[in-house]
Amino acid sequence: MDVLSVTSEIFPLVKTGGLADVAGALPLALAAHDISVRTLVPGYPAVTNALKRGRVVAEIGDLFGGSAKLVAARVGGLDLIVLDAEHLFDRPGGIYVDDFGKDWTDNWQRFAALSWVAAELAKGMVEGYRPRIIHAHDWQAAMVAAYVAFGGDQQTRVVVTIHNIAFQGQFGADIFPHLRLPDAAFTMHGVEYYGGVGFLKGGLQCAHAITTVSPTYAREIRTPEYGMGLEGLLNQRGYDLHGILNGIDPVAWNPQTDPALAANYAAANTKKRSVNKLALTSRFNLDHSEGPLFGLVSRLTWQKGIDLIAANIDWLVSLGGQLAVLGSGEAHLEAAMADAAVRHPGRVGFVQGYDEDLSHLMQGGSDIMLVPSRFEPCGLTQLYGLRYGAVPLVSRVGGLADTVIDANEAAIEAGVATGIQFSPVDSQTLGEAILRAINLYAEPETWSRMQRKGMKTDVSWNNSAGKYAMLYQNLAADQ
Ligand SMILES: Nc1ncnc2c1ncn2[C@@H]1O[C@H](COP(=O)(O)OP(=O)(O)O[C@H]2O[C@H](CO)[C@@H](O)[C@H](O)[C@H]2O)[C@@H](O)[C@H]1O
Repeated sequence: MDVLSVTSEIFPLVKTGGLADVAGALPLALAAHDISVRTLVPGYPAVTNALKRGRVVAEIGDLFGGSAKLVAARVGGLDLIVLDAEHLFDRPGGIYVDDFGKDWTDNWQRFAALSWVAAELAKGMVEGYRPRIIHAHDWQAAMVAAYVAFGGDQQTRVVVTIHNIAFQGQFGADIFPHLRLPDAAFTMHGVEYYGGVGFLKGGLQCAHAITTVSPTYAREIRTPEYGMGLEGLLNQRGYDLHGILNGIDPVAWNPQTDPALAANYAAANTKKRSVNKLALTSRFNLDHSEGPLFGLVSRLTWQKGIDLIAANIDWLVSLGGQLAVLGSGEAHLEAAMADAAVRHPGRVGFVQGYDEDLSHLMQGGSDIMLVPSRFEPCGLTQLYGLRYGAVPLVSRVGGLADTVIDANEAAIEAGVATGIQFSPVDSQTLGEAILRAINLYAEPETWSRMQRKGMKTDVSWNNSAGKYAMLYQNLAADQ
């Protein structure tokens, strides 16, 4: 079965977060289920520069204000269709924001164009290729469902996946006439949202199936607390909403072979992790210490609960812990981390920025991976933590609740604990969890049992890829 995946980022070519990891790993996992995936992705410089042998498969005279080409290429086992449109994607700066961190003002046009092209592919824009299932990721691709519903091929079935409902792609009504949609689409049954245009809203309204990236988040987003205004729509569409847990790329994230580590290891020889810890402490200018090293690899935002960590740093250090932080994001949170590093030399280190290799070393060398998110659709850093023996300390929300087994007394006794969970998500409860983690770390046998249990947890795509395959098959059977 042919599936067209549509995404605004994909590992290893272009990544700002977890969406790229999923978009890059899922097609490879689906191959084992006889699903052949091609991925439509924007031709940002990082993408077009990586193409060695591309083949132009279609030319588009006017794509929202300029000409464009579709280039088919194979990169790292992924079949790509690159939307090469200079006026939309060939520019320096970030993929969503300019050098000052401001959203590109034509984002609506860039991602409407991406979505429109996907719907045209399903209508046969490229000879010999006609995907019946389109899998659209997040608001940047969600409008595919609207383009299919209002003027697309009616045999096409569209799945929209919500990776984070906080990002909705909302624009003014003035863009509507430029979207190439009929007037009928500007209603509550289409893309209209509180008088403007909602890309994610339109996608969720028109999709044949909706997925999100964990069962708990699928339940949470049906409530006002987590639904960010879309809970009513999601409740109406509850029957078509599925929570399918993310997996991880088992090749890119394997402590036995990972080239970014100072020492490779398996569950049977976790002692070698100390070599990575040493490399990490030296990179972060931290002292040698017998206490646990907490690691944080994250966007520094309110969602990720970074302010709760900031409020607990003095406490963590007073208990004998150390902290290494890799991330960038909101200015006041970056400042809080930089300030903590100055106040606690040798105990707290902060590397501001984005560094893929260092993020791997953090997983291989930290004792504890901190993920105290206020909401977390799935979360990948705790999955990497499990695989690498960096015991996750997580808030009990979304995918974090679904993937970590809390080390309460009964779970320790039964030998099933894989991490530490806390709830409610506030700084005092996080402080208590930090104390609990430090006390557990002081019991080497319990700790190493928990570490090994985590490393043996199945965090692969095996199970979840099968669920996506079944969803596609059910939708295809329904045509
Ligand atoms: N400074 C840095 N340097 C290097 N690497 C860094 C980094 N900061 C973050 N990363 C990496 O970016 C990714 C983050 O993925 P997450 O899934 O944890 O969150 P994100 O909010 O981006 O994803 C959203 O989509 C994913 C995918 O569905 C959901 O799991 C998640 O809950 C949802 O919020 C990880 O691969 C992490 O290692």
